[in-house]
Amino acid sequence: MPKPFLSIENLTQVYPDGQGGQMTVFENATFGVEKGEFVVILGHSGCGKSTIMNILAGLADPTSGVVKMNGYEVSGPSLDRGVVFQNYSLLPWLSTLKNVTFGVSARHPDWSRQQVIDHSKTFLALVGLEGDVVYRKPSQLSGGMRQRVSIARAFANHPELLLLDEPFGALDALTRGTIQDELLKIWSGTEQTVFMITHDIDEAILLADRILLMTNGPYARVAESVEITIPRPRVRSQIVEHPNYYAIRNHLVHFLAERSKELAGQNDDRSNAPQTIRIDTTQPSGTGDPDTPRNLRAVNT
Ligand SMILES: Nc1ncnc2c1ncn2[C@@H]1O[C@H](COP(=O)(O)OP(=O)(O)OP(=O)(O)O)[C@@H](O)[C@H]1O
Repeated sequence: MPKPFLSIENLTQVYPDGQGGQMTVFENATFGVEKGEFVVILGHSGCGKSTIMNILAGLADPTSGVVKMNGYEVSGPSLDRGVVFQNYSLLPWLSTLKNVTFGVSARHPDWSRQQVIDHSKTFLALVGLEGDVVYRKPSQLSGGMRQRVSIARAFANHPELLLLDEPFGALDALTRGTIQDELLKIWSGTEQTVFMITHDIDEAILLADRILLMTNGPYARVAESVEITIPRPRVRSQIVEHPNYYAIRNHLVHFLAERSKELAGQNDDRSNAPQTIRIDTTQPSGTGDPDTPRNLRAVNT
C-alpha cells in the first residue's frame, strides 16, 4: 500500500516523572495523514497532543519512532511545516506586515521587496487585516487580530503541512467563529494539509475531514479515526442541521466522556493503527456498532 503524505510510525514518548522515575505519555502511536487532508486530534489534557505536534513540527524528538513527510524523516524545523500556537508567537518588535514578510522573504529569496509585500498583504487581507492596521506592532492589536496575523503568516509561507495547536483557544466565541470561517476559506483554496489540536468538539466537526481520538494517558494511544461525513463547503450556522451532525457529535462526546478512560492503557491491536469509524445516517441502516443510534451506519475497518 502506498504510504500517506505524512506518516507517523510507532511514536513513543517517555518523560521523566519528576520523582526519579519515568512516564510513558504515549506508546507506538501510528497513523497517516493524506495530502490536502484536514485532520483534527481530540483527547483529554495530558494525553500528549502537544507533544505529538512538537514532534511533527520538528521542535522535539520522540523517545522512539519516526515521522516521515513525503517519505523523508522529519528532523528539525522547516519552512515546509508551518506552526500556529495558541500564544501567537509573533515577533513583538516587528510590525504586523513585517511579521508576515519575514517568513515570505526567507521562503522566496528570489522575489522583489514589492512582491513579498504584496503577497503578505494579500494573506493579511484574507484574514480581514487591511489598511493602517498592518503597520501596527503586535502589542497594539487585539488578541483576535494577533491570532489572525499568526494564521496569515503561516498560510503566506505555503507550508506543505500546517500545524495548528489550539489556535483559537484564547479567543471569544464570536471572533473564533469568524476566524474558523476564514481558515476554511483559505484552506479550501490551497493544497495544504492541516493537522490541528482543539478541545472544541463543534469546531473539530466543522473543520475536519477526520478526527483522531486519543485515549487518556499515560500510555495513551490514537484509538479511533472518525470520518466527518458532512459534505463541504460547510457553513457554521447550518452544519448542525445535517443529519449526521449529532450522530457524529454524540459518538465523540461518548468517547471523550467514557471510552477514553475505559480504553486507557489497553492495547489489543498489534498494528496500533486507529480504528476507522464512519457514521452516516443518510445511508441505509443495517450494519454497525450497537452503541450508535438506530438508522446509523458505522463501518469499522
Ligand atoms: N518537557 C517535559 N518534561 C516532562 N514531562 C512533560 C514535558 N512535556 C510534557 N510533559 C508531560 O507529558 C504529558 C503530555 O503533555 P502534552 O502537553 O503533550 O499534553 P496535551 O494532550 O497537549 O495536553 P493539553 O490538552 O493540556 O494541552 C503531560 O503529562 C505533561 O505533564
